[in-house]
Amino acid sequence: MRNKCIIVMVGPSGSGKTTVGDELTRRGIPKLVTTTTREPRVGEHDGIDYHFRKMADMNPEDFIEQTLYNHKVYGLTKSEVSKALSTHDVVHVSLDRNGAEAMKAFFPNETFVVFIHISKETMIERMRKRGDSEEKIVERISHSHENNELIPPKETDLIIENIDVELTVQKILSHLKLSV
Ligand SMILES: Nc1nc2c(ncn2[C@@H]2O[C@H](COP(=O)(O)OP(=O)(O)O)[C@@H](O)[C@H]2O)c(=O)[nH]1
Ligand SMILES: Nc1ncnc2c1ncn2[C@@H]1O[C@H](COP(=O)(O)OP(=O)(O)O)[C@@H](O)[C@H]1O
Repeated sequence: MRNKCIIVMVGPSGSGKTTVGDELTRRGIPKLVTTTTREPRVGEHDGIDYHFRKMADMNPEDFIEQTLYNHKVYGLTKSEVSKALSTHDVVHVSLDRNGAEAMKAFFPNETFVVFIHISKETMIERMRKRGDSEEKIVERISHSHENNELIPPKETDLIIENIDVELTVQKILSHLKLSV
């Protein structure tokens, strides 16, 4: 086991990153809350799901990395990481592949990248289940093709097909030799 570990989950929209992350949080592994200029979805709350901010409030100096995803800015602040790692040895966060690359560069010893694999059919099915509009689904599918989201980034440490959430969580924890 490493001293400190940042579990970075990467995968296309609807693959289950949020669901798996919520389960890790339930077991005491806190989530790094990232910041975005996108609008909250129904049921999402500021400070819990994301820090929802206006573009003018995104100061690049505050961030470890920023990415543009579907015309919206997303980023992880330095303070979010230092705050969480000062009280916990293991934390998790969901990022796109640019984020995984940035985290491996910034925290090479701490970052553990998990690629959540999913078929296009399952992806569509799960986004429908989540309540995404057909328009948003089409937009996200084409985005995932254009951005190679269905292929693991080169920084990947572990690939998991998220068929069962509990099994996915178990695989991550056992790989890191964690029992929580
Ligand atoms: N690089 C980076 N990616 C992020 C950040 N926050 C969220 N993401 C990723 O941005 C993408 C879009 O997130 P979201 O709008 O919540 O849609 P989702 O893919 O359906 O969960 C997902 O791949 C997230 O993991 C961040 O701070 N940095
Ligand atoms: N293993 C699974 N089996 C069935 N449904 C799942 C599974 N994992 C996630 N889901 C469902 O799929 C939808 C998309 O999952 P979500 O965690 O929001 O994905 P992401 O954060 O990767 O976009 C949600 O409705 C969620 O409840």
